[in-house]
Amino acid sequence: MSKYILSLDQGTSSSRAIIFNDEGKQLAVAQKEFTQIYPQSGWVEHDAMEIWSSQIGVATEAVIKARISPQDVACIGITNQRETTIVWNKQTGEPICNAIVWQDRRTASFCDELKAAGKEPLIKEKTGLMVDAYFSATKLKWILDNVEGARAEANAGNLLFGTVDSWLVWKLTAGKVHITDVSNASRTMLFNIHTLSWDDELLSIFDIPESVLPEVKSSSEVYGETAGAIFSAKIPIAGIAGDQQAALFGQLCTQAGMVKNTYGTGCFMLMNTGNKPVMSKNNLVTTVAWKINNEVHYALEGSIFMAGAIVQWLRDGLGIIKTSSEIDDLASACEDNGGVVLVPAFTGLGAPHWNPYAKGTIFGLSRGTKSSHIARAALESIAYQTMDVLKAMEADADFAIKELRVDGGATVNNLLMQYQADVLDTSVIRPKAAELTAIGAAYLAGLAVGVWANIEEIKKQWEVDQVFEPAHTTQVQNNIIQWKKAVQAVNHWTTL
Ligand SMILES: Nc1ncnc2c1ncn2[C@@H]1O[C@H](COP(=O)(O)OP(=O)(O)O)[C@@H](O)[C@H]1O
Ligand SMILES: O=P(O)(O)OC[C@H](O)CO
Repeated sequence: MSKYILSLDQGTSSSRAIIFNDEGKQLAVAQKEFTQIYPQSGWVEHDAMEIWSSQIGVATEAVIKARISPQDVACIGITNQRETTIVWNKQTGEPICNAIVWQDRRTASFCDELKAAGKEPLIKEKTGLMVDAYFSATKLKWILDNVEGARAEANAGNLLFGTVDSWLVWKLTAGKVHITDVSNASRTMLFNIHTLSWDDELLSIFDIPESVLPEVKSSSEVYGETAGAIFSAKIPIAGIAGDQQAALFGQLCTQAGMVKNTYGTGCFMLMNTGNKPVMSKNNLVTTVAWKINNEVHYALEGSIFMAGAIVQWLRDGLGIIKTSSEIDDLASACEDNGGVVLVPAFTGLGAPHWNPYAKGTIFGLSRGTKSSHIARAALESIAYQTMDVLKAMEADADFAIKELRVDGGATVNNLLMQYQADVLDTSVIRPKAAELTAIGAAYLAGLAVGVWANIEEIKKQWEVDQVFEPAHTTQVQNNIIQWKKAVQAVNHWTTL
């Protein structure tokens, strides 16, 4: 049995491929950014062919960089930007239009109509999702209604729909296999997370013909093998999960109550809730985490729009730092925030506040305020937003967490990680492995083909980089009170 796994991590801004060995060690990585297309305000598209060409390009490069041959690769795992919607012609394999990306808001008004028509409770009950343009269903409907001839072609059975995982599998197998996994299906808003199947009533609400839909599979099984022309070997494609669910698995949050937070541009926090979906009363999303060997795990998810992006704003907008890493020194130059509180609602507030009209605001400025106080307040705001989502999760799950596992670009910041622990009054654990999303997909694939016998075997590979123990001081408690007041004020401002 070969011991190398090729993980394809197809993200929003770049395609990456990573080779792991059976010890979970990264041997080679290749990455390529691709074009972001903004045809109109609020619209975001990708060229599905460029997604494919960049992904297959980096896959080949990673194999070469690792100094192995395709014959040495035991399996492929796929993880991907979720919800992004692709429709292609079954015969030609050509996408009929650009992919509509998860960030695209063109269907927001249709979502408002659905809500006004009272459809949200039913949709939420079945899918675990709030009605929002974020998810695939309204994007797919938009394509069928707006691309010339699309609906007729779909009704004639000539079109296929897929999220990015489906598209990659279809291309890798040269059009033989049209599938998705449960975690990606659960982000479409067409999938019933209780019955784990496409839902007729939802298909009817969104006017989607069943013939376009991929078959829904588990997250860890052999779906097919790469077609002869792709690599010089037929490699089994054996694991799929949406990127945030893959990171949850990569963090080995495999038991109910375990939580990970990924600190990238924004933050995505997921709590494993075990074999039953927990329906949120606090504006979180309920999603399928994965299905392995007929066992399904669900998760609660909360997303924060501005996390590392605040650091980018300090760099590119305010110009008070030249590189992201300079924030460490600037924020450490003062002892505390000097009374400054920053609410980073630059694009509204995400979970659990969901206020699309909120605006970014800085409170507590005085003649003594320095750029270091602003930098510190910016970092602290990431920690408070995470706290708000986590408290909502704990309330929904009726459970207090013991530790938070963290990953993503902003976790290099020790000041932020320590403050996160202080604010949560919980240990924050940063693992050694950096690529948790890619490794999650590699684990799912490797489990299916026997690289690892079971999850227990994988757990032995878990290595901690640093644990940040909490110091929940009176100062921190006062800061939290100030933050809550600031969020209230921001929400109030939007009503004035
Ligand atoms: N030292 C740092 N402190 C805080 N944030 C940082 C630091 N270095 C990088 N970042 C932030 O991390 C983010 C990039 O993380 P990454 O996981 O690559 O994000 P994404 O996957 O969303 O592109 C950027 O928003 C950047 O500002
Ligand atoms: O590609 P990322 O890392 O920005 O993740 C995107 C998410 O999957 C969207 O739901």
